[in-house]
Order: sequence, then structure tokens, then C-alpha cells
Amino acid sequence: MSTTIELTDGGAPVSAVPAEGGEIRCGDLVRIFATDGVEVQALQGLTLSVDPGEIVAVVGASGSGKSTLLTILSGLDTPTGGSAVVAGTDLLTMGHAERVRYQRSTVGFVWQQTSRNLLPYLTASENVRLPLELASRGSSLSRRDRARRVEALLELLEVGHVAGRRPGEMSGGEQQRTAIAVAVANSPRVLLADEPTGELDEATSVEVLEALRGVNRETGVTTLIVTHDPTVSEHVARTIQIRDGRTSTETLRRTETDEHGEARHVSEEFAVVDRVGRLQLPQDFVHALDLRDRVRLALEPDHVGVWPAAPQSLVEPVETGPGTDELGRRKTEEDR
Ligand SMILES: Nc1ncnc2c1ncn2[C@@H]1O[C@H](COP(=O)(O)OP(=O)(O)OP(=O)(O)O)[C@@H](O)[C@H]1O
Repeated sequence: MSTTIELTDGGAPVSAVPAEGGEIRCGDLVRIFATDGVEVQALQGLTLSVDPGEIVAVVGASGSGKSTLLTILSGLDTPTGGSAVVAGTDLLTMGHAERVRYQRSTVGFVWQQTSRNLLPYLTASENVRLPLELASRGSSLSRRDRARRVEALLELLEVGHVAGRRPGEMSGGEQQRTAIAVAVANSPRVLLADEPTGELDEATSVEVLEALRGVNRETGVTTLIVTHDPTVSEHVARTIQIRDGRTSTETLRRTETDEHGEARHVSEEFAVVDRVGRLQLPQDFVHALDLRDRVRLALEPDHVGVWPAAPQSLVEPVETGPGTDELGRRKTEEDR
């Protein structure tokens, strides 16, 4: 079967609730900002599912909607449409009290600006202790247990040596690793990191990404890292690419052992197909074949072929009439 499709999709978003059981589930998430009468669609039907305990990176160019997504997942902004459920909390319908509880104990955050993560007049220990004390009314942790937990978290993040220092007396990497300890102090179910390495050099970025991976492994906290840095995919098993406010491709990374017993990393890229069959072709594929406006498709037994559409003059006129459907295909007995 062969047909031609428009590359631009002007269709209205169709509800797509992602698989049950995901710790983070977004279905056809839409966020429209209206300023001075101009509308910007920052998210245009984004679908995303992250399993409990998974560590996933969301990567995209500037303006692709990464921060908008994270601001919604952190409960600081409400989407215009679609669905977003994190650790069982429906982010579209939660009330004020639930929002406070959600931000205080369900999710932990690490932001790009180190100054947003840590209070400058408190030491590393005091910064980590603060969320524990704020939550202590409903918690069974004694004062001594809280002190032990602070120490254990700083050790886990390998920043025990800066316990008594204020942020201004630490390196950027030490500040971000302390910020991760603060974010997971109350054992949140989900850890959200927005460009956590944005202000760091390459070597320090690697340390911070490995620290996030270590915390994910040790505590099982579901972790979502949003960044423009494509090298993040070397530190996580799954990288989701977003383009124009939608998930476009996913890169899965796994370790294989070859016939000589040597471990090697294998990455595979997949296009994301939503519930109604929409997918985005990778940008380099589009450029390589100069695909624009519309493409020709063919359904083969085990794959779908995509070709640049031939100029109109070369396209054979389709047969239409009572014996054919709207695409010129011959009607079957069932159609009739
Ligand atoms: N409050 C707002 N009002 C109007 N438009 C906004 C607002 N916030 C974001 N946008 C627009 O939405 C789109 C997505 O922005 P967003 O900040 O989510 O992208 P991003 O991928 O995080 O980019 P960057 O990596 O540069 O931070 C952009 O076109 C941006 O200009």
C-alpha cells in the first residue's frame, strides 16, 4: 500500500494516557503561554512514561519545552491540557494543600542555579538537615536519626568533607552534589533535575551526573534529568529527545558482552510513536533526503518506507470513482 502524508500535523491533540504503572506519566501534555495576544505552544502534546526506579534524561534544543515540562512536573505550573500523574498525584486536579505536600515530600528538585538549591548562610549539613526538620512533625525520625541521615547522605554524595562549609566555600560540583543530598533528604519518590550541570565544566558535569546515577541506584528514586547536553545519554539507560514540545526519539543504551567476554556499550535510537500513530522523523533524516511538506509512504510486510514525494507532474493520477476510496485505492468487498 502506498500513500502520501503531510509532514506538518495540524490536527488537534487526541487524548493519549500512557501506560498504567509509570511513576511519571504524561499524556498529550499541552502548555500554551499567551503574552500580549501572542500564543506560544511550549508543549504540543507530549507523551512520556517513566517506570519506578528508572533514571531517564530528557534532551532538547533551546526552546524545545524542557523547562516547561519540568516546571509542570515540579508542581510550579499547571498544563493547559492533557494528563500528568506523578507518583499517583494528578497534577491537573491537585488542590493547594496537596500541592504543598507534593512539593515537600513526593518530589525533590535540583535546579541549574546552585544559588537556588542551597541557602547561602547555612553549611552543607544544615542545608541537608533543613528539609528533614521541616518534615519532622509528621516523621518518626529522632534528632539523632536526622543527624545520622545528614551524615550518611553527605557521604553517599561524597561531600562529607564540606559538611561544615557554606556554599560560597565549596566548588560548583560540591554545591550540586550537596544539592542532590538536600533533594533526596526526605526520601522523595521522584527526583527532578533541571540542567543540573549547566554551570559546570565538563569533568565536574560527569561527576554530578554520576552522583545522580549513584543516588538513583542506591535509593531507587525515580530520576528525570532535563538538559540540552547530549552527552548525558552516556550516563543513563534511556534518553528521550524532545523537539517542538513533543517527544520525538528515544535512545536506549545497554551493555553487551561480546564473544571475548569484553563488555561494550550499545546505543539504539527509536522514534516515538504515540497512540494515534504520530511520529517525528529525526532531523538529520529529514535533511538528508530533503523531506518537506509531504512524503510518500509504503507499508511493507515488516517496515514502513518513506520517500520524498515526487513532483506533482510525475505523480500518476489516482483512479477515482464508485469502485475506489478517497485515496484512489480499489474498494474491497468489505468496504462496499
Ligand atoms: N512564561 C512564558 N511565557 C511565554 N512563553 C514562554 C514562557 N515560558 C516558556 N515560553 C516559551 O515556550 C517555549 C519553550 O520554552 P522552554 O523554556 O520550556 O524551553 P527549553 O527547552 O527549556 O529552552 P532552554 O534550554 O533555552 O531553557 C519557548 O518558545 C519559550 O519562549
